[in-house]
Amino acid sequence: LKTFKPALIFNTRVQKFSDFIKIVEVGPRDGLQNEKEIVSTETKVELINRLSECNLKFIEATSFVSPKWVPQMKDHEQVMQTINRRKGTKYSALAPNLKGFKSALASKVDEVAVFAAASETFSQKNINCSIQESLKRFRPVLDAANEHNIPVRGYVSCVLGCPYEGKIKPSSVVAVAEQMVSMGCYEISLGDTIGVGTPGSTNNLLSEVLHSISNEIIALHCHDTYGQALANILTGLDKGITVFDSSVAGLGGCPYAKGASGNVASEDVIYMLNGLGLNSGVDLEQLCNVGNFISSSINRRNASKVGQAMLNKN
Ligand SMILES: CC(C)(COP(=O)([O-])OP(=O)([O-])OC[C@H]1O[C@@H](n2cnc3c(N)ncnc32)[C@H](O)[C@@H]1OP(=O)([O-])[O-])[C@@H](O)C(=O)NCCC(=O)NCCSC(=O)C[C@@](C)(O)CC(=O)[O-]
Repeated sequence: LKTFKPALIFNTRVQKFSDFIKIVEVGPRDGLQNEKEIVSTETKVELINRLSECNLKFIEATSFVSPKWVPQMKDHEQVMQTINRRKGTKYSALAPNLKGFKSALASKVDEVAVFAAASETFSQKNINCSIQESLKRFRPVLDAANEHNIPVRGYVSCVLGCPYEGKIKPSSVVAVAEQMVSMGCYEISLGDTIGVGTPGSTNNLLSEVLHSISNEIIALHCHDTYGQALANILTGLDKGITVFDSSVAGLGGCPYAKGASGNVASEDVIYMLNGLGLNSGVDLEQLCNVGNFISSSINRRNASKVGQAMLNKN
């Protein structure tokens, strides 16, 4: 913690990154995958289309996982085939194995993401194999993606805590992240799956990760279970991280991480970035309308503070 100086955030070191801030909107995938009631394909498509209109450049639209494991995502093909693709926006999807990659490719995804964990137990619960087995399974996905010029993102889950194992050592995160980089993942998203991280633990983790991996290819994927997500993102910015995952209206949760709340709300992240003078190019007012649309469509409380404030104001 000796090197952690939050005041740094306001200096020019961060300001110069302003042109490179990348928001990965994960609402349609991470946000909806845990909903008990099946959300109609029509609603999912409308959500993605409306998010595109907010000028979000990266939207994780669905996941090509087993419908036996995550029934909510079983309409992945229809979703990808029905959305309006906005020029300049990339539409990605999770693909845990070659079968998923082939379907994703046939559905014309722009990018795929493979997902490993820093916790053995979570890996078993989430994808039914060990961490090393999962990395072995991703290799043919990366080879096939490379052949088709499809960029592959890599997630590492449970980087700040596991619902089954508790605390996770930063060295376990580094070991998995390094292997994913060497396999060819162009970006590594560090997932605080259960939202237990604080600026202190995020800072410690990033200090270790950034020893061997450049901050240019690290993303933060924060859930907001303990209300620390924005502070953790600010910590990431301070370390030169410029890629953040978020979910409109704070939708979300992982089916294999009981009790974890949604992702940090996209509206809240954009509001904070705007306040720091870091322009992501996203239309905040329109995004708040999308948050209200999806919250009322699936009968869920809008978990974005900014979304609620804008609604009350208007
Ligand atoms: C990985 C598997 C498939 C292994 O599951 P398995 O049961 O070990 O695999 P399998 O190969 O034995 O296949 C079982 C059945 O699924 C089918 N299958 C197999 N693969 C696919 C596929 N791609 N698409 C469609 N179907 C598939 C396969 O054909 C077979 O069907 P059957 O012969 O029984 O009729 C399974 O465990 C799975 O799908 N898990 C996904 C779990 C998931 O999506 N979790 C949530 C996402 S991760 C997350 O949220 C964290 C993250 C990324 O957001 C970051 C963070 O917050 O930390």
